[in-house]
Amino acid sequence: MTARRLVVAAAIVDDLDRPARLLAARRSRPAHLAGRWEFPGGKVDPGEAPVEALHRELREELGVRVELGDELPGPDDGGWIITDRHVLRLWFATVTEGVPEPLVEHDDLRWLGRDGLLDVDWLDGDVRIVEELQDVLEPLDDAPVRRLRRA
Ligand SMILES: Nc1nc2c([nH]c(=O)n2[C@H]2C[C@H](O)[C@@H](COP(=O)(O)OP(=O)(O)OP(=O)(O)O)O2)c(=O)[nH]1
Repeated sequence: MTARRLVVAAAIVDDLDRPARLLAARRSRPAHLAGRWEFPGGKVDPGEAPVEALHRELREELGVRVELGDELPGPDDGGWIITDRHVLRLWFATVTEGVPEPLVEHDDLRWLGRDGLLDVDWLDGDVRIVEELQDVLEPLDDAPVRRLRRA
């Protein structure tokens, strides 16, 4: 059996320490994935380190530079099987330069709070990951209050 191809992606959040919002991206291609939502990222090229590939994909797809946080380990040898041909590794990230735009591969981006995480039509393989993220995100109501207190 051929090994699954490694895909790297980012759970881009508003704040790595106290994440309350997650950035979801809607695919514009290929046709059978168009309209479905995913974590921005892509395939690791031969000879490329996974984290290097992730930074490249986020620059190309969204036009941003990011700081990476922890990886969200999955149940499949540390990754997440997302299709019969792909396994995903996912890192938390926050934008350090630029404003995310759907430059290629996507035609819409949306910041989702914990309660709205499942409001978009995620790719099938992503649903169980998003369900796990529901436990990680803080309720939206608390986030602005904390920011005011810190100011
Ligand atoms: N990027 C990404 N791909 C996902 C996710 N969930 C999921 O099932 N996939 C699938 C869709 C694709 O079949 C595959 C990743 O391919 P891709 O098209 O994003 O890779 P890429 O940017 O390197 O594109 P290409 O060079 O092959 O055109 O994994 C996800 O959350 N993010």
